[in-house]
Amino acid sequence: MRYGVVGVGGVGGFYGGMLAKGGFETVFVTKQRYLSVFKDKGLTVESYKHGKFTVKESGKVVFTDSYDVLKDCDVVLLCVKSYDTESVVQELSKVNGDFAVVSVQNGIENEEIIGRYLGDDRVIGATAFIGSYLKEPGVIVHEAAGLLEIGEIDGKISDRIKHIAADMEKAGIDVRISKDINYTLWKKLLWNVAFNPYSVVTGVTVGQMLEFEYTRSILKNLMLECKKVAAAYGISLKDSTIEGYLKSSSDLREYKTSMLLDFERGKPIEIEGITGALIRKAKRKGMKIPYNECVYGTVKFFDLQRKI
Ligand SMILES: NC(=O)C1=CN([C@@H]2O[C@H](COP(=O)(O)OP(=O)(O)OC[C@H]3O[C@@H](n4cnc5c(N)ncnc54)[C@H](OP(=O)(O)O)[C@@H]3O)[C@@H](O)[C@H]2O)C=CC1
Ligand SMILES: CC(C)(CO)C(=O)C(=O)O
Repeated sequence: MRYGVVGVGGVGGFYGGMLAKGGFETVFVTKQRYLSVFKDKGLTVESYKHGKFTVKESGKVVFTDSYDVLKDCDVVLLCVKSYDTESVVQELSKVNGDFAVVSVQNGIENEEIIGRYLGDDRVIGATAFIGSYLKEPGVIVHEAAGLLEIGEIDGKISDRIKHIAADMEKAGIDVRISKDINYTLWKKLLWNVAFNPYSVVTGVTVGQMLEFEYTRSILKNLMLECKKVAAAYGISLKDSTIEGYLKSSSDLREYKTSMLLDFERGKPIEIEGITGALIRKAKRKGMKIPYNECVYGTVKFFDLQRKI
C-alpha cells in the first residue's frame, strides 16, 4: 500500500518515518514553511527504541506541501492536532482520490468530522499510546511507548485493516487491531480528559497529581463523569480501568501531559477536542458533568490570559 501522512510532528513523523524506513512508499504533507528543511535534510527520528535514523526524499519518499500528491495513496494518516482536523479534512475532500483516512489523534470527534466530509466508509479510528515530540522542524524525538491501535468504525476486521496492520508490523511499528475502536477511543479519552486539562490547572507531572489525595480525587471524578457519558452512548468503560489509571504505570509518573507541554511552550492546546467534546456529548444526552465543566472553564480562562 502507498501511505500518506498529514502533519509531520511527533506522531506523524514517528509512524510515517517508520513506514518510510520500512520501504513503503510514503508521501509526507507538511506546511510550506517547514518544507525546505525536509527537502534538504530529510526526516530524522531519534528513537529510544529504534535508534536514530533519517529518511530522505527518494523515488519512494516524497515531502510536499500539496495535498494533491495524496491522490494515489491508499491510506492517509491524519496526524495534526484536533483543532486542525476540520481544515485539513476540508482540503482532503478536494483531492481526487479514494484513500482511507486513519485519525491518529487524541479526542473523540475527529472520526465524525472525517466521516462528514469524506463518508464513513473512508474513516479508520486509531489511538496512539506514545511519547514523541517535534524537537525542531524535521527532527522527531520518540521517548516513550509506541503502541498504535487501529480499527474500522463498524468493528469489522476488514481486508484493508489487516493489510495496514501487516504493513505496519513489517515496518517495526507496535500495532494492534482493535475489534471495538469506539471503546478504545473512549478508553483513551478517559485518561486524556482527566490528566491533560487538570495538568494545565496544576502545572505538574502525572505522578505529582496522583500523590496528593485531593487532586487524585478530582482526577477520579473527572473520569467517573466520562464513564457516565460513555455509558449513555452504549460504551461500558470499566472501573478497573479508572483504578489502573489512578495507579499509573511508572513510566508515566514523571511525564508532563501533551497539553501541559503545549501550554508551557505557548502553543495552542487541544481542550476543545478533549474536554469540549465530552461536554458536547453530555449536553446532547441532557447530562451535566460539573467537574469537567469546572476544569474546562478554568483551562479556557488560562488559555485566554496568555499570548500564543
Ligand atoms: N505526541 C505524542 O506523544 C502524542 C500525540 N497524540 C495526539 O496525536 C495528534 C498529533 O500530535 P503531535 O504529533 O504531538 O502534534 P505536533 O504538533 O507535534 O504535530 C502536528 C504537525 O502538523 C502540522 N500541521 C498543522 N496543520 C497542518 C496542515 N494543514 N498541513 C500540514 N501540516 C500541518 C503542525 O504544524 P504547526 O505546529 O506549525 O501547526 C505540526 O508540525 C494530536 O491529536 C495529539 O493529541 C496522542 C498521543 C501521544
Ligand atoms: C497518554 C499520553 C500520555 C500518551 O499517549 C497522551 O495521550 C498525552 O499526553 O496526551
